[in-house]
Order: sequence, then structure tokens, then C-alpha cells
Amino acid sequence: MYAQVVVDVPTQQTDHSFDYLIPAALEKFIVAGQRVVVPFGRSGRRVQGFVVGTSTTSSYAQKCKPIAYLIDLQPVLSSELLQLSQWLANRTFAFWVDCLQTMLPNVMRAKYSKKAWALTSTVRQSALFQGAAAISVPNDLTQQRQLAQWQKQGQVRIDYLVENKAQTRQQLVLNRVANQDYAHIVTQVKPQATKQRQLLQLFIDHPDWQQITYTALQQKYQIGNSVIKAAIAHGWFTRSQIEIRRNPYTNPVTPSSPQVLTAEQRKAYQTIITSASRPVLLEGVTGSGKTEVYLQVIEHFLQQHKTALMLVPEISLTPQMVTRVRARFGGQVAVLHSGLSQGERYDEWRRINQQQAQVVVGARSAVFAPLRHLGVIIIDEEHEASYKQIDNPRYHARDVALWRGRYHHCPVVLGSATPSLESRARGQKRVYQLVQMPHRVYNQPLPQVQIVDLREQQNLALELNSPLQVDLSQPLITALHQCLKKHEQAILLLNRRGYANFLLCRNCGFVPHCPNCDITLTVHLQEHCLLCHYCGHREPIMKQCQVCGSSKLRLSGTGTQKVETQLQELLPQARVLRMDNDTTTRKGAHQRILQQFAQQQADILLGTQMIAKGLDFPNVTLVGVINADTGLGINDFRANERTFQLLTQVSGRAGRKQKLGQVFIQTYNPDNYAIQLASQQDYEAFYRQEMQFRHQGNYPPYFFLIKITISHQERAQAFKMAYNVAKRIKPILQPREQLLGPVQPTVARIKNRYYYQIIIKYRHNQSLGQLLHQIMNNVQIDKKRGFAIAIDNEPQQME
Ligand SMILES: Nc1ncnc2c1ncn2[C@@H]1O[C@H](COP(=O)(O)OP(=O)(O)OP(=O)(O)O)[C@@H](O)[C@H]1O
Ligand SMILES: [Zn+2]
Ligand SMILES: [Zn+2]
Repeated sequence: MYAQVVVDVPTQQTDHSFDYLIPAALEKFIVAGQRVVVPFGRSGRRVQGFVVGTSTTSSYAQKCKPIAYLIDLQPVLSSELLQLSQWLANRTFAFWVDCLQTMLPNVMRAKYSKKAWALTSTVRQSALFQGAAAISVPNDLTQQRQLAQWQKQGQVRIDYLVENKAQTRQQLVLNRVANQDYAHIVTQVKPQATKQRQLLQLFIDHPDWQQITYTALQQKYQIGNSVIKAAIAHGWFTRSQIEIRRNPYTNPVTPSSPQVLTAEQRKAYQTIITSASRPVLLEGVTGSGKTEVYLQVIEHFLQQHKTALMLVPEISLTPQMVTRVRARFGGQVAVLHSGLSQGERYDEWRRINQQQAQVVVGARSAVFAPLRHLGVIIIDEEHEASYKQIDNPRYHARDVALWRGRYHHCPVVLGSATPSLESRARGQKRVYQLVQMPHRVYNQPLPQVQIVDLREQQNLALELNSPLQVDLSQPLITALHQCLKKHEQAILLLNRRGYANFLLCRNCGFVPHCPNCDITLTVHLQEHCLLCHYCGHREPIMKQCQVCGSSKLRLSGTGTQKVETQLQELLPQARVLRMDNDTTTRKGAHQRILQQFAQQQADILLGTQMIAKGLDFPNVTLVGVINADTGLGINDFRANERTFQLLTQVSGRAGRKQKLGQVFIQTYNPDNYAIQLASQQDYEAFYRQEMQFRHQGNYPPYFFLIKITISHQERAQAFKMAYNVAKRIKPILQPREQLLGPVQPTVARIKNRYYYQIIIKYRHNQSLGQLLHQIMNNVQIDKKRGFAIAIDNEPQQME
């Protein structure tokens, strides 16, 4: 028997499976989807591999090496996910093994270590080994050279080990032994052995106990290890280990039951449960009750003994959503997101794999959750850019969800108040079934939105001779006053996209830059340092300008901390909660802040993008956007779309229950159509206007995009390679298709590597994919010469 194995060596030559011989002893145990360890290459070093198939014959039968050993006794990838991995590799121009790896929790990634064994006593007595028989190979280069020399002379053997980092949490338990008569034994034990007697008595008093954990014995009954050991030695009990699941849920939830659906919700519900062959785009205004529809759809499929997958953006940012799902489905729910520890993720993943959880809620990577018998897949806020993975493999969770929907022949729901233009256009062409919910649940009106023209505000400030920099305009301050008076709550958004605090010399204009990247350093007041967001370079905040020596170094830009201070000055009675990267570093901080706000322990929630989405607080009647413009300045054809989405979403947080909502949007571009239409919350009008712009510029959804990025430590080399790549692609482009570049992105140097990028706009090009795969492989071979290439299919970020 032979196994086809994809090895953990991502280079072009190995981007397919290899045949390995299945040792006779393992023949019954090896199936597709298991991980194994195999010898690889001439050196025979050991690497992890995925079994993707088995066969009785092999065309390489003579040369096949045997599989060394198994990592998993059961398959960790189903045949569905194995198929998906192949499709994914092709679609994202990634290596097959990377795609397989991506589907599993991080802790299941192989960890390699090298061990050196001393074969002679001279080596063993050397300074390096210090008498040890084996050491792990050090990172130090001179020491490595020494080892290599000894290896050549046959004095040292190097072993490659593959470690499985994935650990279950185990606990020791004491088991009842069936034929032991504890009531009799206790009479035989010496009276002074009080603890022994106590232990026996426990099992007499609790005839239902089959076992008890050591921890419980120690903590609850103060029965120590020595007592337990002695009891086992007597043969009264046996010991064993059981697995303890880590529990990521810290807060209890109150169960909820289904609401009676409104007419609009009913229609959406009916369409979804009967739409297995066509994805549904659910376009519902903020507060229209999309979530309630999702929950009842999930319930419908659970009753049919099927499972449900629900994706939400960056889940740790929307704990409210998780709470709502858990309130409805309790222990059936598994949660997968980056806020969990590695161990917790691993445990949740296994609960799903062992079919102990039927509903999965998670962020992007949860789209690979090993659910069987999928009944429905839901993607909430389907327009969110975070569904696209920035690193290899650069997949979009929406594409993966659609693939799985086809595989299971189950409904896929894409929900949003502001769908991506791509999805909305597919709704128009009836590729997706479009369902609209234009009204809020109790027919509350959408909040009234006022645009505050910051240019006017500045002129006003000039006339009144008050300070120029206004973060909070007079109309917004007045509204905040009124809001507080009525004991209602407010949300203030500081749009940080493409925006940072930096240090500026007021004397000569000097701004500190990162030494490794072409980007300004960001000020972090709490850690008291300057930080590069690309490479992590860190330095203390300087007191004097490095150029002119002046001490007039000032913070530039609007930060949440700065606005918080202003709020405290202007509204000293207001209780302000701040939510940004600084206040949410600790685990569970999001949840705590939102809970405090929900319990009305604060009047104003001030934060960055993370407060814009999914929050449902009935007492919030005022929303203020401090700077609507920062996203518009970004060099990206989606700048208007993103601004529209953000403003509409955050406006939707106001007036969701009985009370009427009010919104203030502060801007320097009051005439921009994204801002205008967001203030009217008119998605359909925005869609029509934006489609015209996309049409004129040959952008998606009219054209597809591919971004190719090439980098090298030398600028000229990077350019030459990018130029050659462009030269190869140009001839196969069809009329109206376009290649832009190579150009340097805004941040042209990162970690001392220079970047060039190429954008391709294409429609239906048969040969492009194939050529790109070839280019990918060619440049990969040039990896040794220091080149790196990345191909991003349907990029979400243009820079
Ligand atoms: N059928 C219903 N009857 C009564 N209340 C409902 C019903 N459906 C939803 N609600 C309530 O209305 C509010 C808004 O609903 P929900 O949060 O589901 O809207 P949404 O469209 O998902 O919102 P958003 O996209 O703005 O986050 C919630 O408090 C929800 O509990
Ligand atoms: Zn200076
Ligand atoms: Zn840097």
C-alpha cells in the first residue's frame, strides 16, 4: 500500500504529493486526512506531511521510502476539506501544504527541532556538549560549523525531530474498583490513619461516584498525594487520566427564546431556508433584525439534525453577537477567534471535529471549521475587509463559504446593511438572491443625521479668536449636553484608518521615521515610546529634535486620549469610557468596557472603528463622528465605499429601540457623495453612484483585480524583477484589460526590503491564471537570490 503525502516543504518542486510506502504494521491505520512524519530529500530529514490519498500501486514503487510514524490516529481533515485545500491553493496561488495547514488550529503546526548526538567521548567532553549525550542544535553559527565538521568526521549524528505542540489538558483521577468492599476495608484500617479512613468513607458515602479528580480530593477534602498513592498501592483504587476541556466562556448568559418575526423578517427567513442552490444576499438596514433572522434560520437547520456556521468580523470586537448566539443555543455553540488562547482554540476545534458542537461562531479562519452535515452558512457584515486574509494563503472567507455551500448544497447567507459592491452587483444579476429589509424592527425611523462642516467651524473659531484645532464642534457639544441631561448615552467615533499620532518639530518640521521602513513612527503615550507599525522598531520619545536641537517637539494628529481630555474639560460631569488599542490589550477588556456601558455606568463611549459595528444599546440616542474624512485620503478605489459603510454602520447605533436617534458627522468634505449619502443612509443611491465610478475606472465589480508584489533588499533588483514579470504578462492581456506598474507602494521599504507592485485588471482571461502560477514558481526558485513574490487575487487593500 502507498500513501500520497503532501510534505511540509513549501517550494515549487514539492507542491504536489509524494508517494510513500505504508509499512505493513500501519496498513490498517492510514487514511487520507491524517498527519504523518516522513523522511524527505537526500538527507532523509524528517518532516511533517498530510496524507491526501492511498493507493495499492505506485509508479515510483522502487524509490518509495516508508512513512516513519503517525502524528494523528484519526484523520484531522475530512475529504471535503482535502478537496477544498486543492481548490484554495489554485485560487490563491499558495502552496498546497500552506492551505492544508491553514485549516487547522495553530498548535497543530509542526514544530521542528534538531538534536545532535555525540558519537565519541571527545565530542561528549567538549565545551559544547559538556558531558551530555545529546544537545539541541544551537542557533550560534560558529557552534553550528563545529557540529557540521564533527558530523562529516562521523563524530556526531544530527536528528530531525517533529514535535506535536498540540496538548490536551489532562487531570489525574482516582477510580472506584468494582469488586472492592470499602465498607469492609475501612474496618481493617488502623484508627490513627484518619486520612485513609476519610478517603474510603467518601466512596462509601457516595455510592454513585465512579471517580474523583485528585484536585477535588486535595482542595475539597484536604486529602494529599501520599494518602492517594498508598490507597492505590493497597489495590483499593486505580488511577487514570481524563481530559479537561478549557472553557473560554467566562460570563454566564441568560437564555433567550425566538421572537415573533416581522413580515419582512419572515420573508427573509422563508427565502433563506428554501434557497440551497443560490446564495442569498440579505440587505437589511441597521436595526432591521438581521441577527434574529440568522438565529431562527440556524434553529431550523438544527431541528433537521444539521449544523450551522456563522462568521462575524473580528469576533473579539463583537462579544455582543457571541452572547446572543450562546443565549439561544447554549452548549451547542463553539466559538473560534483570535481572542482565545491557543489551547482554548484547539479544544474548541476538537469539540467541533468530534461533533460535540453543532453551531460555530467565529472570525475569518472559522470558515474552515470541521463541521459535518452543514445546513447553513451565514456571513454577517459580509462587506468587511477583515474577511480577506492579508498573508499567505490570501483567501477571502466569503469565497470559501460559497465553495462549502456548493459542496453541501446548503444555503449561504451574506448579510449586511451596506453590502460590498461586488455582492450587491451579483444580487442585481441574480447570481445571488437579493432580499431586502428596508425597515427597522418596530418601524422606528433611521436616525436623523447632520453634517457639520468643519471648514465653517474653523472660520467661526478664527472670528471668535478661540483655539484653531477643534476636535469637537459646537453643534456636537450642544447635543452631548442635551443627551446627558436626558440621561441618555452617546457613542463618539474617532476614525483612525490611515491615521496616526506622530511627533513633529514645531521649529523645523522634522518628523521621526523608522530606520528600516519608509514610514513615520507612531507615538504610544502609555508605553512612552515611538513605534513602527510595520516592523515593530521601538525607541524612546526624544526630548530634543535630532535636526535642529529644539525642544518644541509636539504630538500631531487626533488621538482618542486627546479627545478624552477635551471631553473632560468641556463636559466635566460626563463619565467617559475609552475603547481603543491601548485600553483593550488585556484579554476580555472589550467585553468589560461594553458591559460597563450597557449597565449605564458611563455616558459616553469614545472609540475607534471597533465601536462602529454590531453594538445594540437601547439607551444610545446620540452618535458623533469626529473625523469622517481620514479614510477618504487613502489611495484606494474603495475609499468611498469604506467611508460610506463606516458612517452608515456607526449611525445605525443610535435610536435602535423606542427612543429617536441623532447623528453628527464632522467633515471637511461635506459635499463628498459618500458622506452625503451616508447621512441620508441611502445605500441604494450610493450603490448606483459608486457603480458609475467603478465602471469609468474599470474597477471591480466590472473587472477582476490581481495584485503582484515583488521585493528584494536592493531597490534596483526589485524593480528589474517586477519589470520582467510585467513584460511577461502584458502580451496575454485582452483588449481593455490593463496592467498598471510596476510602481512603488506608498510605503516602499519595509524591514529593509524594497517593494514594487503590479496591478492587473482583467475580465475573462483563460491563460492568465496559468501564467501567474508559472511566474510564482519561477520567482520562488529565485528565492535563494533574495527575491520574494506575493500574488493577491482580489486584493482588499491596494497598498
Ligand atoms: N421580531 C422581533 N421582535 C422584537 N424585537 C426584535 C425582533 N427582531 C429583532 N428584534 C430586536 O431589535 C433589535 C435590532 O435587531 P438586530 O440587532 O437583530 O438588528 P441587525 O439588523 O442585526 O442590526 P445591525 O446590522 O444594525 O447590527 C435587537 O435589540 C433585537 O433584539
Ligand atoms: Zn527641529
Ligand atoms: Zn519599521
